Amino acid sequence: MTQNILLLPGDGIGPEIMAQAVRVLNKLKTDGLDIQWDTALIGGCAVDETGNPFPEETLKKCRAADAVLLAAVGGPQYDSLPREQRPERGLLAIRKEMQVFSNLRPAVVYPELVEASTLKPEVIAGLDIIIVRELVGDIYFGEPRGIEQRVTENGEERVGFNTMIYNETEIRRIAHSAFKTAQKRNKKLCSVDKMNVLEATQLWRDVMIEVSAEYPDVELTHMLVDNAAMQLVRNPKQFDVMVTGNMFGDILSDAASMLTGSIGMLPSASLDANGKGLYEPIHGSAPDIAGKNLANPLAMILSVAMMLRHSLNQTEAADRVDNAVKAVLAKGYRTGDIMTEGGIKVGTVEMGGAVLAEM
Ligand SMILES: NC(=O)c1ccc[n+]([C@@H]2O[C@H](COP(=O)([O-])OP(=O)(O)OC[C@H]3O[C@@H](n4cnc5c(N)ncnc54)[C@H](O)[C@@H]3O)[C@@H](O)[C@H]2O)c1
Ligand SMILES: CC(C)[C@H](C(=O)O)[C@@H](O)C(=O)O
Ligand SMILES: [Mg+2]
Repeated sequence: MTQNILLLPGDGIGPEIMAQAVRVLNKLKTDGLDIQWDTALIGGCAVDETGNPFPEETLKKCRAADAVLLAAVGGPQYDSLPREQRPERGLLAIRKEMQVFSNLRPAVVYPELVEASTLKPEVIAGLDIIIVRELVGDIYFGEPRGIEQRVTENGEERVGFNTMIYNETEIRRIAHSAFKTAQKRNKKLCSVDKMNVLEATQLWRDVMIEVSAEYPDVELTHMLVDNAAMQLVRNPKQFDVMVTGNMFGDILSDAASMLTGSIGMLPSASLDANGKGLYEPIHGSAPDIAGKNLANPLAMILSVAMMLRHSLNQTEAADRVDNAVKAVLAKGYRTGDIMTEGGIKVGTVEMGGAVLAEM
């Protein structure tokens, strides 16, 4: 049966990198993969057209699709909009609507890019870790939230507030997802929290320990988030799978991306309880380089591979895409963000073409 993919190019470099992903999809389809795709609006471009960063029509198309591929949203031109119209709200809404609570963010160092990282080669060579980030809870969604005029001790002033909140069910389901991920790898899971200060994350730790009883083959350790940020830079190879909440996961995964050479290298899969997923690079719309053919499309293309693997059950096609990316890096093609000595400098379109040529 034909599998349906929904493409959401979004803003900034989004359409540029999505165009390269579409070339890859086209190649797979021409070679016999039974897929088709449709496109819809999300983020700033959706606000421009409809006033809503996640229009009803996009939601409908999401529900009809077998998998959703998203590039990036946001940009400075939207920063003064009311919060409910911000492009990022569209991203949060699609994640919540799809209930894709388990966000897998693998950080893998390709041998050819060891020199592209700002860290010492011996610290990062051979690195292969995965951050499992809870994606539809935490302070991102907690109520109450807002900015209010309040009478405070010093008189009336504005108060900004958000609520960090997790219930047991939410922690338990991401715990299972993380333990299962660890079982398929080196069976080491590090749960990251801030239980020394935050009650919400004390519950996180308690539930992680409870769930660990069901996975005796996995070694569970715990780390406070500030130490985890430091250890990721000091000695990242001590980790295999890390599991953490929405906000800590956001921050730690950007840090982890730089171990690989560039944020332009990190794909992600966000999965619901049934394996349906939303796939996106972890980076944003990169307004500083948008429209200049400078963006690295590899995180986007690797997200296509994750989609083929996790939601469409097309292991062979996924391997084909992953191997093409490896071959391109081995041949020395580099966008500016992953430049290494002797590398062949290419733009977004040329990098997409190089991947195609290897498929
Ligand atoms: N998933 C998403 O859609 C997503 C993720 C993060 C940020 N954002 C949004 O993107 C906008 C810009 O945010 P930001 O600047 O903090 O983060 P960003 O990830 O867009 O960019 C950070 C830096 O990394 C560079 N970079 C990012 N992706 C790159 C790529 N593929 N190739 C080469 N360089 C790349 C950028 O040029 C920039 O210097 C904001 O509106 C933010 O809300 C969206
Ligand atoms: C744009 C923003 C809402 C988003 C997040 O914080 O989840 C982004 O930073 C990410 O990492 O996907
Ligand atoms: Mg982020």
